[in-house]
Amino acid sequence: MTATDTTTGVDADRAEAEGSGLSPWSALVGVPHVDVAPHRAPIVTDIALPGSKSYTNRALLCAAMADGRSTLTGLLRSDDSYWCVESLRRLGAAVTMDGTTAIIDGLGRRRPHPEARLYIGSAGTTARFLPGLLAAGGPGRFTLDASRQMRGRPLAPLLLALRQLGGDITCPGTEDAPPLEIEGVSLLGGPVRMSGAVSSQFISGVLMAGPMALNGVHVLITDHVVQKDYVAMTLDMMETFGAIVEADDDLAEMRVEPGGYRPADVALEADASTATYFLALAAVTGGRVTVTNVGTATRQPDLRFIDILERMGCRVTREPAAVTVEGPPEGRLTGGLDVDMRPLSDATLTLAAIAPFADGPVAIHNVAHIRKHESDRIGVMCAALSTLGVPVDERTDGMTVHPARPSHGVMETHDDHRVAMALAVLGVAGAGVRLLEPGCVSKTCPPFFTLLAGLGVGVAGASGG
Ligand SMILES: O=C(O)C1=C[C@@H](OP(=O)(O)O)[C@@H](O)[C@H](O)C1
Ligand SMILES: C=C(OP(=O)(O)O)C(=O)O
Repeated sequence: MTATDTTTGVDADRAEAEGSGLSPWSALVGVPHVDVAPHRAPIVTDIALPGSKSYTNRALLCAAMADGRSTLTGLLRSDDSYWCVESLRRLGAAVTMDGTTAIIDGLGRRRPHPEARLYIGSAGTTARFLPGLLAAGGPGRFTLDASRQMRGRPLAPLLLALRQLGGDITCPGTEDAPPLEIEGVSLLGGPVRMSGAVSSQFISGVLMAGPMALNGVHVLITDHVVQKDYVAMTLDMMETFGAIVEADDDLAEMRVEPGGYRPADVALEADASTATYFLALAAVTGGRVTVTNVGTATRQPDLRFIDILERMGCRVTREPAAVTVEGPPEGRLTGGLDVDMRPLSDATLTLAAIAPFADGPVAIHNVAHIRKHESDRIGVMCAALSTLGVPVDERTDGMTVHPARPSHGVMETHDDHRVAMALAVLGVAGAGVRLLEPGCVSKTCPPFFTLLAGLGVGVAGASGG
């Protein structure tokens, strides 16, 4: 099975006017709810999943900043990548899409539309990566706006760092929030000290600006970086596009030389965070799921969710470009686990969703920062579990989920794709679930419910314009 659904999406102008993250690449537009039925039979499948959001947006941005033509294959077609492509087009880059292949004629330092007004929807990646590139790259005065949700997410540490490097970035509305006004060629670069405690994306955003900055950048981390692997992914992608980078082993100090980006042809792997939902389905149904287009060769931290599934009694087969999880008979998972989810925080909700089906408590630690993701993910998931009759202890930095048989529930999704996808998994293993406003899955996986139905799971109400 492949995952290249055609979707009808929403009108881009309307989405922007409404401050929505949805896009012409959204699925389930106007669909008020979907019903996911419980599924007792083992789910057994080989599945190829949509491309990585993180690699897609990094590659699109680097390609647009390169002087020349790049070809990206295996691109993710989702809301986050739509708005990234659209922003680059408004800037003047030619992006030709054919399915999941993009041909990009990069701009280098040229800015054919020096007063471009850009809209990046709800994408944390583009919100944190594009400002530095605009400030360091070619001449112009650009406006960058975002969805209502993204306007409320943290940006201040990034803006502080970019301003320290010379960036002329102002916020005509709310302080340190989009819309941003960015003066091109203001960011000269040099040394900067940064905290990584709230988001790794701030570090990635400064690093990506480095090759465009006159002096490059020299980043010194003052504390720790949440989800450090994403910084390594940034450096990797930058190198793929010809940047010269240097980093110590623990990514506490990093240097990027000036010199711009070169075009590249890149094959993108599947999204490991999306894979967690499908691997979790194997775990809770006592089935077997092979994800055929991402494996242990990846740098995406969420692939390590398989290590947790293994601790919970699953059998895992690891290959460089594929991974297989076999659940224990009848999905009887082993509990009594303490898990530090900081390095792979996007998989937190997947773990919370399968935790009730374990034979002992599952304690999740060190993810306070996910309260500032698309929703307050700790608060929202704890409330959802309680509504479904699952005992849960909420802490500032995580939660402990206790064994239970969840009831059926009608659940809000809070405009958070991971809340929707995780609760769908819980519904399959439990008593089913009605998910309100399910179109939010389009942020990273528009065909999610089609894929679920393709596995034999009962999904009703998912057809819609
Ligand atoms: O750089 C990236 O591609 C990402 C970094 C992480 O964000 P934070 O470091 O803000 O937690 C992760 O949660 C997000 O989904 C993708
Ligand atoms: C935190 C996430 O997204 P973003 O890239 O918007 O930060 C996510 O996908 O879980």
